[in-house]
Amino acid sequence: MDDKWLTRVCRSIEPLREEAMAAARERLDSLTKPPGSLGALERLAERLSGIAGAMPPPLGKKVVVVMAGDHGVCEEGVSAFPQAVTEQMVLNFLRGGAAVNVFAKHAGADVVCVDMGVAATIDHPGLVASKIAPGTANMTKGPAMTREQALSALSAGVELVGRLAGDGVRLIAVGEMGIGNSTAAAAVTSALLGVPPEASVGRGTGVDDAGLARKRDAVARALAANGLAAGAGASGPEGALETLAKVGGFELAGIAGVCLGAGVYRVPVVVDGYISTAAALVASRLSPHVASYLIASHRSEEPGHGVVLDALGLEPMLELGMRLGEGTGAALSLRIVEAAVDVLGSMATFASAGVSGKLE
Ligand SMILES: O=C(O)c1ccc[n+]([C@@H]2O[C@H](COP(=O)([O-])O)[C@@H](O)[C@H]2O)c1
Ligand SMILES: Cc1cc2nc[nH]c2cc1C
Repeated sequence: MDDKWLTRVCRSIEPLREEAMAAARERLDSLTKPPGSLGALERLAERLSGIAGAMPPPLGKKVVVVMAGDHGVCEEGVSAFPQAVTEQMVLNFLRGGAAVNVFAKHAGADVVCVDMGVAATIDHPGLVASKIAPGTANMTKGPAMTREQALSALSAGVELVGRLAGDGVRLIAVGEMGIGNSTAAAAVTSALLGVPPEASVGRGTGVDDAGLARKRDAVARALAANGLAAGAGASGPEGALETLAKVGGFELAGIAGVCLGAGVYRVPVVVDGYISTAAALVASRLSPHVASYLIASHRSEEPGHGVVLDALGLEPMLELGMRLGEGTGAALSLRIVEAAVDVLGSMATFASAGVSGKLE
């Protein structure tokens, strides 16, 4: 994997198809409802048509992709839980016992769990093995990963979407698991958006006030150690790749790859909470049209999530006070996305139902 591969992938991502979006707009205005009365669902139906280049867009198989990885920055005491929980939760996903399994089942979606860099050897036939390395290095002391590792992880994400699309998957929810990764997400957010750690760092799994102070300090030190001082606002595709490698994580890079894959294979990707959305921000900096292929599921309790959603121009559908990750918010949103598509295909028009249109 090299930079040329990434440039080629990023350049291949086209804008949404205008013609299908115009057809969706026309259709939405002909349906038996006051124009615009389905709010965000109408904007979503329009965008989904533009992504697929078809009106109505096809409904098909859906999956929840959960990318897992470990973080060297855990040495700095930044999480309320031990690193071993990453591996333990991966096993829980594979056995079907986690919240994401419950929500995916409600949505009629399969869970695809990917080992992007868990610091343990997990031998399980249901696990997608894409381990780049057993955990990142401690970003407060230097780069979390090499540029080559970041490129390999991005490539694994793009390729996964290609395989899923080839299997008939038409809608992907993406989430993550990785103790310590809310610190990585905060560092990525601060580096790319130029916001101070006070705005990007939250309590993650639930650290106390002392833990919160350690996290802020770890993010400040990671940015300094990697020449990414908050406020510098690392810019452009090169800045995004550098930021991902220096202060990101293997599962964040895999998710950024899934977001690029959304654009390459024209499959909508529903992003989950703070960590997934920070990864989506990296992807959108790598390739300018990526954000239009992404759907924001919910607004997490992590304060930095809103900052990143705003930067991406994405409007979350749910606000449930959740801060679990795993893809739980994204899984819960899949039925809403399908309902938005179904409006285009299944609602009666004013003409077909004999309902009077608006008074002029
Ligand atoms: O999705 C979110 O917004 C979110 C917010 C806080 C925590 N998490 C989850 O908790 C883990 C990261 O928290 P931490 O405290 O270990 O950095 C990771 O496994 C995430 O899935 C997820
Ligand atoms: C138990 C547990 C489950 C999780 N799922 C996502 N992040 C998590 C963190 C913990 C600690």
